[in-house]
Amino acid sequence: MFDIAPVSRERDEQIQARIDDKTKPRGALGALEPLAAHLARLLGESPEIKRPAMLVFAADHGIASAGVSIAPPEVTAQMVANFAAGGAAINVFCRQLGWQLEIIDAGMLSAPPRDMGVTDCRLGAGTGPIYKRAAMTLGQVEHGLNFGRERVRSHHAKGANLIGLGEMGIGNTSSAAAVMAALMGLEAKDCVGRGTGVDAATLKRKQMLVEQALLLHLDMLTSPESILACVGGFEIVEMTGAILGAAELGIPVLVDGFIATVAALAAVKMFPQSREYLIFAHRSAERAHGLMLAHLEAEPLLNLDMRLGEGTGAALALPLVQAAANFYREMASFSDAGITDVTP
Ligand SMILES: Cc1cc2ncn([C@H]3O[C@H](COP(=O)(O)O)[C@@H](O)[C@H]3O)c2cc1C
Ligand SMILES: O=C(O)c1cccnc1
Repeated sequence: MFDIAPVSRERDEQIQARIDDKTKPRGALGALEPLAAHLARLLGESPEIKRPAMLVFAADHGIASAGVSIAPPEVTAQMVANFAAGGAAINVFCRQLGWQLEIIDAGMLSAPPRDMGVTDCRLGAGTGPIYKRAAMTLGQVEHGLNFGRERVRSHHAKGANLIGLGEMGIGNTSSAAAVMAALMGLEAKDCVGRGTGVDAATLKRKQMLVEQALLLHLDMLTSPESILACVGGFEIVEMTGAILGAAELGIPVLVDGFIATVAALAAVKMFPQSREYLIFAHRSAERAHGLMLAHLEAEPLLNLDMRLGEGTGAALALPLVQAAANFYREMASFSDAGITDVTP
């Protein structure tokens, strides 16, 4: 369904030679060097980040009514209104750093007012409670993958060549943990964490409910699509579609924290070649994020002890991605600058 080309490694030697010829000791720009090489592979010899687009997908979760978060389900819609008014952390960072921000309703309990400026990609009015029944149907999964892909295509058509992904959905660390457990063959207790910061008793209930969900759907947890249908969330599915859509177009995706990484993991399980289009922005304080990053062999750019979501970690990594592209494009080589070549 998605047509994703593997990234060509043909120019790797040339790319590395160009980086090594820059006026600095070899390797001295650390993690920015492989990042620059990655961007040159994806965006060509003159990589420049253009019209970066941050897509924040919002959805509600049936499991949220079971009290697995510090916040009640209605906070999803309230935060979406806050996004629309420009008052959330993601708004501040997007304004500061030059992201185009789009807020997408992937399936909140009720649709926001039309004049709020939220894009309608609704898959339903919140998912089913995963510990009692499936979150959604396979048809909804397919629909959601297409919605995500379409949002990315629309930004790409306007000139975007980098996508950032974020989410809002009270209860979504429970769904994300269930998806992670199923995709990685882990137990609930390895994947469930404190999310918004729940207390020990709530954490215990959250673990039990996720465990119950995994047991209930055990026979159906056989493919990424079926896992998403059984225990996923509408925003997780649409983020997965956005990643696959970006990979199809050959543009990189900056992945945010725990929930966005679950979507990335689902994308990679569906189409392993999509892995190469992912840039991991930060290491979330959500405990299980590290396990997933290790599984994906990802070394994120930032470690700020953040655990907010909304795309905030991805937003903050943009200047580093720009710096990598810019040094590759603009920095002088030893011969340009008339400096004695110090490469061994
Ligand atoms: C005011 C507020 C703003 C947020 N912005 C992102 N999240 C984050 O918290 C939620 C996931 O955590 P849990 O599974 O514990 O509910 C998601 O909405 C996520 O984006 C927020 C949560 C709250 C309360
Ligand atoms: O890392 C995240 O994305 C995260 C962690 C906790 C709560 N919300 C989001």
